[in-house]
Amino acid sequence: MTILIDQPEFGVEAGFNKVDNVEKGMVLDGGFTVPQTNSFGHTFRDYHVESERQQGVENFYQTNHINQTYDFVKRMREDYGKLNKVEMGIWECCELLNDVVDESDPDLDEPQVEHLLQTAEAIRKDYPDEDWLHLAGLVHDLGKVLLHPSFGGLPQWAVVGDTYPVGCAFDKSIVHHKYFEKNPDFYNSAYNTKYGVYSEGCGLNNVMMSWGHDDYMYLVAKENNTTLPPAALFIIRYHSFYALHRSEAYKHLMSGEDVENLKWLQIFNKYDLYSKSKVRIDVETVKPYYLSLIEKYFPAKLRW
Ligand SMILES: O[C@H]1[C@H](O)[C@@H](O)[C@H](O)[C@@H](O)[C@H]1O
Ligand SMILES: [Fe+2]
Ligand SMILES: [Fe+2]
Repeated sequence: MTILIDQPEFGVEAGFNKVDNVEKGMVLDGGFTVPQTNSFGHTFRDYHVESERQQGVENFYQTNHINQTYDFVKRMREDYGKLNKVEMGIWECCELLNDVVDESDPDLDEPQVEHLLQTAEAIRKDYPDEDWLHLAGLVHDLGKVLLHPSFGGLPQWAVVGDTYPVGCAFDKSIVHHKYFEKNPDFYNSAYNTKYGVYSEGCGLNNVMMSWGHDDYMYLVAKENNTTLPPAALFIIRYHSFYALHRSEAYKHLMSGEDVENLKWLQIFNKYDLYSKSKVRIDVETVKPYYLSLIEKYFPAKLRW
């Protein structure tokens, strides 16, 4: 049974309210406002502007781009695909993210659990009837638990940041692309052409993505038999693939089904990105609603 709770006012202090939206941003259908600037006063996803986070984020992408190779991804998929690390429920995992801060993100330095709720609640404003999409918002970044010691305490470069295919050429639109020049795959002729090991329209399902929280959470959800629809699984798996959903690179690898799912991902992205703010959601107020969604779409305990 789904418990219905009135939605608490979201984002008023941050200028997310409709009254002053004309200068501050753009209101989408149901009332979620896209702000023009992030909480540091810069435009979202500006990886070059001088800010307190810029250098750390650039260092992050340098290490990420050097180390994400085809072989590395293969090994990680095999190891984490066993799902033999931990047994726990979805909400327990949300709580584990209380102390996790993402070093790749120029727009947010709040604990990740805030971001999960901010995303889900922003979606709920504009799509009140799509409960599966609210839940996709809540769980999309849970894979960041890979940073936790009980998951091997992976380094940030193997968990967060934008993702991209390995096994074919790294597209120029990928953030801080120049650091791929130190990735061994960059010089491997099997992996550095437009198609690499793939073929036209092969489908993203057959493409190896750089390893991180997206692919891991997709695996966890799928292998634990979630009843979330395919579009939700696609969102979880590819939400960090900005080269595709923002820059339209790698379209030649998509199948017809990917094209359909991409429409939902592009809707989702607005809320994932532009809900990042200093305004906190009151966890206790919204918790019963999300617990009821978790119960509807996931088993009580999952293998991670
Ligand atoms: O820095 C962010 C963060 O790690 C997000 O969780 C991820 O989805 C984005 O793609 C990335 O740019
Ligand atoms: Fe993410
Ligand atoms: Fe996110």
